[in-house]
Amino acid sequence: MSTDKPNAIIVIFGATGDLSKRKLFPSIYRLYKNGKIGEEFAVVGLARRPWTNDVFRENVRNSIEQSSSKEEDLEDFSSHFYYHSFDVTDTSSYDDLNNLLEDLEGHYQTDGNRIFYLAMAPEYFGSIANQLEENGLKNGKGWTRLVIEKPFGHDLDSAKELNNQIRHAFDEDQIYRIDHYLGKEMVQNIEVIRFANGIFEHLWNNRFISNIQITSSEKLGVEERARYYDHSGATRDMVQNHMLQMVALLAMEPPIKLTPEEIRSEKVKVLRALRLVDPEKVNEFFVRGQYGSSNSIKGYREEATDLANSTTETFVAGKVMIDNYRWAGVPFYIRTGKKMKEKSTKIVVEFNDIPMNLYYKNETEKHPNLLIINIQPNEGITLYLNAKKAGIGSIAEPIKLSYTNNGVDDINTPEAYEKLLYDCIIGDTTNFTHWDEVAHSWEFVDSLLDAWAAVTPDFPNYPAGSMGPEAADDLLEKDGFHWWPITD
Ligand SMILES: NC(=O)C1=CN([C@@H]2O[C@H](COP(=O)(O)OP(=O)(O)OC[C@H]3O[C@@H](n4cnc5c(N)ncnc54)[C@H](OP(=O)(O)O)[C@@H]3O)[C@@H](O)[C@H]2O)C=CC1
Ligand SMILES: O=C1O[C@H](COP(=O)(O)O)[C@@H](O)[C@H](O)[C@H]1O
Repeated sequence: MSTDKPNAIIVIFGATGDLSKRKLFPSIYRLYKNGKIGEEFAVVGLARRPWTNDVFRENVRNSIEQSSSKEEDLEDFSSHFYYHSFDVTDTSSYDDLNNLLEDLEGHYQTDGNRIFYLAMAPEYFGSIANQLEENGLKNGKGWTRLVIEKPFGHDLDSAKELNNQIRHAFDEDQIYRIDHYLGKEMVQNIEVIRFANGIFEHLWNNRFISNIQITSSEKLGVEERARYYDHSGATRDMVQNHMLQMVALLAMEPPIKLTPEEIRSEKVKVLRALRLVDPEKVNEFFVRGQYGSSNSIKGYREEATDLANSTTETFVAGKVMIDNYRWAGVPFYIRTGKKMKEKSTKIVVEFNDIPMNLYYKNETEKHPNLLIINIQPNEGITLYLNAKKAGIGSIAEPIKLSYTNNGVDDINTPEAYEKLLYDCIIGDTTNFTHWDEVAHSWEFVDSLLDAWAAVTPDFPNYPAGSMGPEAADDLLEKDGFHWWPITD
């Protein structure tokens, strides 16, 4: 019998891990609290440690209490959670899981809908998908969806192999590849700001925009994830997915309809037009860095003993060129790194300055119009215009027109994972990455990593707490630009 709210059993592989604790449980709770899911849902947590339902439920409650103020309905909420101790490499355990799901489906009216969320190390993704298929778990009485965490592969070849494994077991429309940046409010807003305002679209091209800057800087280092991160580095961890997705949203043509297929097809066209990195010119276009110790902050190589000689990059800056009619000649500068000065994700669209501005104080002064999209920590849009400085004379000074999302009641502002989980429950794939996007992004990232592989970098090359190596500033200066500040 169907209920008025979409319901499903959510099976989380890796339910004792960091992502489940910090993001997934609080997001499911917010969906519950905000009435997006009703009472007819269950969550099955899987991992090896021998927890009971009670221990699991206590962990779920603790994780929610750590992420929000004291909540009163946690006992009711956590009673929907069940734990199943399970080694995913033990193929005989999948039968027991199927029995548990069937039991729960007798208890909750979920219409047989199942979400399998793989919040585990990526080496397990392919085999779990196969076991779900071979043991009939994906053939429930309702729909079945597979949510896959990043990283989706280590390079194009391994991504293809993983994709083939998963596609052997699941259809593309059942696969939800998560890129949590696509769940962020202001990342989703890029499309709306661009295409719902008459004033921007005719300026949004190489005749009026001089460059676009995308910065995603973090104050944190690698914390508990050194093993994963050292094998990945900033390029695979942030550029292949989040940064290139933002480039695609900023550069795509207007979709003819707001369907996942139409939006994706516009994004894919941008990713196909990315200029691959020429190994001879890699230093003209990209800068890599690794943080060293500074003012009692440890350097990357001191974070763990096996990082002592690491040549993994914790910072990347680059000039990405899109070789198509709209963007030829416009650099998209991207920059991301760990242990930087601020935690901030921001997009700055710099418009061409007018050729002869009589209102500047002197000839060297320039303040072109800027459109800033603040993604985090504050959400909002700022437009910098020039206006007359108060007083005598006609000198122009930059003024800000700002909109900020601050002040909204926290529980009503959905977090990225909450939105994406909800989209998965209602079957909306718009904000998940299709294989075509993943493949083209890897092709570009592989060209960069291959070019870098020929030379051992001279690391560390930026102090922890800074905005990265000086060479990242030179990248723009030689084009006559500079990074706009990431704080207003
Ligand atoms: N943490 C984060 O902020 C982010 C994580 N991700 C991705 O999410 C995924 C999970 O990351 P994270 O939570 O940090 O990882 P953790 O290492 O914290 O968690 C891994 C989980 O897998 C379980 N596990 C490991 N081996 C097995 C096995 N053989 N059988 C069953 N369970 C097993 C562990 O539990 P046990 O030891 O009890 O078996 C644990 O629950 C990764 O793909 C990561 O790249 C993506 C973005 C951000
Ligand atoms: O995917 C990842 O993203 C986080 C940064 O996410 P944010 O939402 O805090 O900006 C990054 O720390 C992590 O290394 C990476 O895997």
